[in-house]
Amino acid sequence: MEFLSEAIEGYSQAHTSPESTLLALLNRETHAKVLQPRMLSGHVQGRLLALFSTMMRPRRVLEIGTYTGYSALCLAEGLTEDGLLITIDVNEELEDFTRSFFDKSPYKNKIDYRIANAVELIPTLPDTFDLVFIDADKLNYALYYDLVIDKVRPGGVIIADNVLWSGKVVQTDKKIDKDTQNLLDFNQKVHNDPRVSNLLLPIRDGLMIAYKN
Ligand SMILES: C[S@@+](CC[C@H](N)C(=O)[O-])C[C@H]1O[C@@H](n2cnc3c(N)ncnc32)[C@H](O)[C@@H]1O
Repeated sequence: MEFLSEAIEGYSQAHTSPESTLLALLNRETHAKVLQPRMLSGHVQGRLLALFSTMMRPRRVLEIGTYTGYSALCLAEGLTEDGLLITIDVNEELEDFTRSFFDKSPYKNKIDYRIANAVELIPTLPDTFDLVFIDADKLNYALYYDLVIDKVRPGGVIIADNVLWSGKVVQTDKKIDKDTQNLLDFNQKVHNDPRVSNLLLPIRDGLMIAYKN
């Protein structure tokens, strides 16, 4: 389900700061060469992630689900001089493609790209994070939230992608599949959590934004 008309999407894109040359190339190459290009955050959502990062000036960012690196490059834009973004993906087949874009970017030395299962890696990370982006398998969204919440500083932000799941979270006429149920549970869990103030932003496929009180 598309939430906005093509015309509104186009107008919104046309009145949003353009992608950098590198991000536009990554967007094109992902669509041309990689399976499931819809997974990439894209222009408008990418600018929102970059805006969060620029406003927050984070020292530590964690991304769960790198894919081809589009959102990582956006989230890296506001990092402090000594800042670092750790991004994790379990899919080693995309490593060369993705790393080549990180290497071409101004954030080459600020991105720590790990090929690993995030469920296993996150508990081993000693850092405290200012900003976390959850964008991997929907099965583990609630677990990722539990694994990161104590690692996020007060005033830090957790953003989770795809929380409207193409509108399936409000479908009442069909059997609820597993991923949809996981996202329903995740959204309720964040909404009920007194440790955070949250906003479900209906941009693209839905972003859950949780500010740690
Ligand atoms: C939606 S894509 C990420 C898109 C990317 N954040 C962007 O906006 O361009 C989801 C990614 O999560 C990865 N993934 C799935 N399960 C994972 C896990 N257990 N640990 C780490 N990465 C995982 C997949 O390999 C896939 O590349």
